[in-house]
Amino acid sequence: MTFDLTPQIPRIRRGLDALGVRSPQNGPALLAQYGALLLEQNQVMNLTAITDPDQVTDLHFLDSAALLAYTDFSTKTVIDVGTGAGFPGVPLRILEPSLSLTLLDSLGKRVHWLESMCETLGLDGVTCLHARAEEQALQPGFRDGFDIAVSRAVASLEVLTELCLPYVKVGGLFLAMKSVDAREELDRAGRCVSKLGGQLLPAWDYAIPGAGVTHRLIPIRKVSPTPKGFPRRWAKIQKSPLV
Ligand SMILES: C[S@@+](CC[C@H](N)C(=O)[O-])C[C@H]1O[C@@H](n2cnc3c(N)ncnc32)[C@H](O)[C@@H]1O
Repeated sequence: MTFDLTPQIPRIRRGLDALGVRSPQNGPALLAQYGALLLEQNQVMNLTAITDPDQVTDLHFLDSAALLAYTDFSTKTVIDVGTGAGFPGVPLRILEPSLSLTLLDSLGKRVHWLESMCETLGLDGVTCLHARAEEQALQPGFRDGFDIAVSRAVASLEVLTELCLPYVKVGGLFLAMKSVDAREELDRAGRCVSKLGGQLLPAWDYAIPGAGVTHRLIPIRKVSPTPKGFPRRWAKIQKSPLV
C-alpha cells in the first residue's frame, strides 16, 4: 500500500505559522513526501506507532519543528542521538537546509532506511550513522564535534545527558525533548548535568499546534569539556546512572 500525505500540506503550513517557524518553499511538500515514505516502510519495519496522517504532522513534524522556534539552527552542525525514523533531525534539516546533520542510531535497519529515504528526498549534507551513542562519542571528530545535539524519546534525562553532552562543543547546546511531566527527571538530573560539563537552562514548554498537547524542551548549555571517562560503557550507565 502506498500513502499520499500531500493533503497534509495545509495543516503543516498552519502549524509552522503557529509555531512561528519559517520554511523553505518546498518544506511542507518534502515533509509530506517523507511522511508517505515513513508510513509505507512502516508496513514492513517498525518505524513509528503513529500512523494517522494528522498525528504524523502534529506529533512528528510539528513537534520536531518546534526546536527551530527555540534557537537558531542555521549553518549549525547537529547530531540527532537515537534518531529512530529521523525525529527530530530530518524535519529540522528539511526546514533549515543550511544545517549539517548527523543521524545516529544503534539499529542498523532503521539507519539503512534513513540513508535511502534521504537519497530519495534529495537531502544532502546528512550523515546516517549506525552506532551506539556511548561508543561513537569517544571517537575523534565526534567528541566536542557539534554545535547542537538533539534527542527525543531515547532515555531518562540523566542517561541521555551522559550519551549526548560529550558530542557538544563547549558553548554549544544539548536539547532534550521531554513531556511536561519531566519535573522529577529534571530534579534528579541537575547534579549529573554539571558533572558532565553542562548547565541546565530554563525549561521551555511549547504547545504543539493541532495536537492539544504541550511538550517540554530541556536545554543544556555545555560550559566545560565533559570529563574523560564519560560516557561510560552501556552496562555501567544502566547499572549505575549518574546522580
Ligand atoms: C523510541 S525510539 C525514538 C526515535 C526518535 N528519536 C523519535 O522520537 O521518534 C528510540 C531510538 O533510540 C535508539 N537508541 C537507544 N539507545 C541507543 C544508544 N545507546 N545509541 C544509539 N541509539 C540508541 C533506538 O534504536 C531507537 O531507534
